[in-house]
Formats: sequence, structure tokens, C-alpha cells
Amino acid sequence: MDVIKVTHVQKRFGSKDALADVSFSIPKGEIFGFLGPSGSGKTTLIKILTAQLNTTNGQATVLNQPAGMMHHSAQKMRFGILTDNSGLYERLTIEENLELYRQLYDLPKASIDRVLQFVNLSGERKKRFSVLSKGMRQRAILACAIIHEPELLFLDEPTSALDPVNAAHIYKGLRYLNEKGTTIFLTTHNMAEAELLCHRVAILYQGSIKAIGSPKELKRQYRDNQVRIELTNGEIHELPQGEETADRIADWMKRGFIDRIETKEPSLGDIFIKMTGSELL
Ligand SMILES: Nc1ncnc2c1ncn2[C@@H]1O[C@H](COP(=O)(O)OP(=O)(O)OP(=O)(O)O)[C@@H](O)[C@H]1O
Repeated sequence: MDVIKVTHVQKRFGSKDALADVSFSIPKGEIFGFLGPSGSGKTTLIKILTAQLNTTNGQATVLNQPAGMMHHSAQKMRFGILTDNSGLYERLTIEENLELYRQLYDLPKASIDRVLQFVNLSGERKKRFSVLSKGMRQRAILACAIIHEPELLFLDEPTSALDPVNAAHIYKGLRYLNEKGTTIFLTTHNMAEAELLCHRVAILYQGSIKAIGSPKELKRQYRDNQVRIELTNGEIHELPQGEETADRIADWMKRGFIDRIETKEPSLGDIFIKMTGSELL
């Protein structure tokens, strides 16, 4: 079953397309990464999928309903969202903010302890949201997004404000949620994060998807077919795979000249730069 289905979606602001003609689907249980440079349309798509914006053309279906229905309370119960604009009360403590969400979703009291542990904020629960560091704020917002263990989770740059230790803690938690059945749609600039977490990624550039697939598939697809050979005398040869190269390697091998042979695989970052011509950020 597809949890998200996007068909020829276009979103126009004035005379500019934020999304040109975007189509893809996400099956239940997948962690799907939407990668793209700043301004490529990632947040616009999340807003469409969560009923904060309408499409100009095309259709988007989320949890078997048109995306425009996502603001209805029955649908709201089924997903969680983490974005910049948190919706948390600055003057309330983390715990008090979570209590509001707990009541909204009609959850047991224990759900607050569980989620605080999950985001590594048990010790800070009595702190006001206004005094939290950027990383703590992000974890508190995430706690509110997942307290009801939603079927579907939207994460817009989930770890952008986190140090590596807290990011690793969140990755572990997200994998755990995913194993329990939550489908995750995340946007990120962080290629290592995408590679670590995502079953599939799409690379978005100027409102269009330029590549889509698992990180492994994309690396295979964009491999440049070269072999790198290091010889014992320190020479390095980068040669195309084929008969001629095989003969040269056989000759070097017979003479005991070969130190190391490897095929060159692009990183997700290399593929991103190839697709978009951009450095990240
Ligand atoms: N409400 C709006 N009115 C006009 N233009 C908009 C609006 N929202 C977004 N845009 C434009 O649409 C394009 C895509 O913006 P979007 O916020 O979706 O990009 P993004 O990929 O999420 O970027 P970032 O990584 O910086 O968050 C940008 O050119 C942006 O200026």
C-alpha cells in the first residue's frame, strides 16, 4: 500500500514554479529522503502533503485521502510533523507542552515519559521551551510530533541543529519507530544522514526530481565505470573497465606490480552534485 502518492504535482508562486511536475510514491514502512539544495521545493511539498498549501496542478494522496484532507482531525491523528515553526508554547515547560499534545491525542500519562526518553530530554522536562538550546528545542518539537506514534512522520531537516551524539540518538529512535511501522518522509541537506537512514531517496532540483532510488541503486547507476589501480612503484592509473584494461592488469599482475585495485563508487554527495551542479546548503 502506498502511504503517499504524488502525481504530476505543480506548485506555482506568481510566475515561478516551486514544483514543476513531480511524481513519486512511498510504500508503507519506508524511510524516504527528499534531498535538494535550498529553494528546490522540499518544504513546499511537505506543506502540500500536510494540507498547508494546495497544488496548482496534479494530485497528492496521503494515507488514502486527498492531501487537502490532512487538516481534518481524523487524519491529523495519523501523522506527525517536525518543521521550523514548531507550534510549541515558549512560556510552558517541555512537559507542559507535551501534556497538551497528550490530552489532544487522548494518550496515557506514561506516553510523556516514554517520548522524553526517546528524544533524550528526561532531565530537562521542567525547563521552559524559551530557555532551551537550539538542539533541545528541535528534540522537544520532535517529541510532540511523535508522542502519538503516528503512522506517518514528516521531518523537515530533523537533525540540522543537533550535535553528532544527539543526531545518532535520534537516528536510533527513528529506526525504532520505523521498525514498529511508521513511514517516514524526511528532507535533508545531509547526505550521510540520507545514506544511513533512508531506504530510498529522491534528488530534487529546481522543482523537479532528477534521480530516485535506493542509495545503493543510485551509486550503481552513476558509477563511472573506472578501475583505479595502484602500482608498487606508486603510480596510480584510472582506466575504463574492458578488455584492454584487463590485459594491462593481467600483465602488471604477472610481474607482481599491483598494490591495490578498486572500482570507484560515487558517494551520494557526488551524485547530488552531478544532478544539481550545486554544492549543498
Ligand atoms: N509562500 C510563498 N510565496 C512565494 N514563493 C514561495 C513561497 N513559499 C516558497 N516559495 C518559493 O518556492 C521555492 C521553493 O521553496 P521551498 O521553501 O519549498 O524550498 P526548500 O527546498 O524547502 O528550501 P530550504 O532547504 O532552504 O528550506 C523558493 O524559490 C521559494 O522562494
